[in-house]
Amino acid sequence: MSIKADEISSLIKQQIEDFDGDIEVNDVGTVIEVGDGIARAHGLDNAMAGELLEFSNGVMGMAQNLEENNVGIVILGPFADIKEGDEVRRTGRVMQVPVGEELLGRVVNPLGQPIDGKGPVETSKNREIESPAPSIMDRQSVEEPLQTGIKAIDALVPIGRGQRELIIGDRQTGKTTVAVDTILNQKNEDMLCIYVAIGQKDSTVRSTVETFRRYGVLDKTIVVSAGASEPAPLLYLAPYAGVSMGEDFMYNGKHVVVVYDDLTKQAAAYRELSLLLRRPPGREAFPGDVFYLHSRLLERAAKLNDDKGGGSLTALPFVETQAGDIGAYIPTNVISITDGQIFLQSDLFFSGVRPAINAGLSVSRVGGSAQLKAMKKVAGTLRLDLASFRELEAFAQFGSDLDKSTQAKLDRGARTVEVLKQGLHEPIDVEKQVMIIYALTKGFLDDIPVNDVTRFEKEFHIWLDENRKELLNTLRETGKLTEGDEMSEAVEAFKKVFAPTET
Ligand SMILES: Nc1ncnc2c1ncn2[C@@H]1O[C@H](COP(=O)(O)OP(=O)(O)OP(=O)(O)O)[C@@H](O)[C@H]1O
Repeated sequence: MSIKADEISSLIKQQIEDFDGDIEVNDVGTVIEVGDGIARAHGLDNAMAGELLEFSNGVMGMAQNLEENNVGIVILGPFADIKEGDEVRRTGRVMQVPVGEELLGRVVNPLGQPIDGKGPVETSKNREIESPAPSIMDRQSVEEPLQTGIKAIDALVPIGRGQRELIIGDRQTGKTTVAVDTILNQKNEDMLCIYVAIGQKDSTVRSTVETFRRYGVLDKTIVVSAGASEPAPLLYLAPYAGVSMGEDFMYNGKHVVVVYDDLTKQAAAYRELSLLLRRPPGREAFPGDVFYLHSRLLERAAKLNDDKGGGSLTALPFVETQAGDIGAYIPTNVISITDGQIFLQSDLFFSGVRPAINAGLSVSRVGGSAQLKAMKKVAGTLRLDLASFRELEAFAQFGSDLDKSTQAKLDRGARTVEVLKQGLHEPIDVEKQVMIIYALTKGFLDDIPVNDVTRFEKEFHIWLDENRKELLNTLRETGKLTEGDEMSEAVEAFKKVFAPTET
C-alpha cells in the first residue's frame, strides 16, 4: 500500500483548521484539590452557578463557588475515587430532577434516581431544582382546606391548601407522626403527597414507606430520601428536589402537599458544605445566606389562581428545637417565613396528651379562611377555652374550694383535652370531627366520666356510620351545620345507648 504524502498533509491541515482551542479549554477543567465531598477545579472559566459538572469517573458535581482562578464544586456521590489532576467537564445544564406522575409510589434520592429496587423511573420530563417562586399575580389567597384528619389541627390550627405551616418541637414529640397521619388522611382526597426525608436513618424511612403502603397511600406519594449516611450536598438538595416534583403537579392544576422532615438537618448540611467551601461563617457558624436557603424553598408553596390552573402546593416544613427553645436561630428564621406553626411540646407528650400540640403557641395565620364552615362554627371558642383551662388548672392546684363556674370550666377543659387526643395513624373524617366537637362544646359530654370520653368518641363514630349516614354526608357535602336540631338529636340518641363504665 502506497502512502500519499499530499493526502496526509491535507488531513493534518484540515485538523489544524478545525481545531478550536477555546472550547476545550473552557469546558474541561482539572481538579486541583479534593476532600470531604468538595473539589476545586481550575480551567472552568465559563461554568455557571449551580451547573452540573461531570468528573472523569462519571460522578457528578455541582458548581457552587465561582472564584477568579477556580471553581468550588460539591460532589454529588462517592468522592473517594476522585484525585487531584482528574478531568472535570461542564454539562451545560443546571441541576435538574425527573418529575411527573411516574414518580408516584417510588422512593428516590435527591437526584431523582430510584432507591427502592423497583427499576428505573420511566419519565421524560425534567425540572430545574432551583426555579423562581410563582409571581404575585399568579397566586390567589388560600381558600380550600387541607384536611389533616387530626382533630387538634383541623379544629385549632386549620391548614389551607397553598399554606406553609411549620411543625416545630423537640426530638421525639410526634412531629413525623403528624405529617405521616396527614398523608394517610389524603387517601380519598384529590391531593398528592411528597415526603422529603432529610438525614434520617434508612430504617426509619423504610418503616415510613411501609406505613404508606399498608394504609394504601403510597400510590399517590413520592418519597425523596437523603439518608444520614449520604454526603451533605445531597441533604442540602433534597428539599429542592421535592419541591420541584411538587411544582410540576401544581402547574398542572393538581393539589400537592410537601413535607420537609426536617429543615434543621438541611441547615446543618448547608453549614457543613459552606464551611468546607470556605464561605465566611456567621451566627452559630451558619453562612450569611441561611435565611435565603429556607425562604426561597418555602416561597415556592402557593395557591395558583384559576387562570393558572388553580393548583396548589402546601408546605409542611419541620424544625427540631433543643429543650423547647423556639427562639433559637433556625427556628425563628423559619417561623418568620411560614404562615403559622404547630408547636409540639415534650411535657404534654410525656403526660399522654398526644398529639402534643400546645394550643397557646400554635397558630395558623391564613388557614382560618379555608376552614370548613361547620368546623369554624363548632370549634370557634375551643382554643380560648383550652388556654383558659390550662391557666385555671395551674391555679386550681393551690386550693380545693372552687366555685361552681370554675369547676365547670375545669370539667369541660378536662374533656376537651380528652377529645383532642388521638392515637397513632388514626385520621378522622372531618364530618365526624365536627360531630364530636359539637357534642363537646354543647355540653353533651359534661356528664360522661373523663375516662370514658375516648371510648364514647370511638363508639359514637361507629354509631354515626351505622345510624346517621345522611347527616354525615350532608355535613361533608355542604360543609355547613345542618338546620334544626338534627345534630343534637343524634348525640342524644347515642347517649341513650352508650353504657358508661361501672365504677
Ligand atoms: N398520637 C400518638 N399516639 C401514640 N404514640 C405516638 C403518637 N404520636 C407519636 N407517637 C409515638 O411517639 C414516638 C415519636 O414520634 P415521632 O417519631 O413522630 O416523633 P419525632 O418528633 O418525629 O421524632 P424524631 O425527633 O426522632 O424525628 C413514636 O414512637 C410514635 O409512635
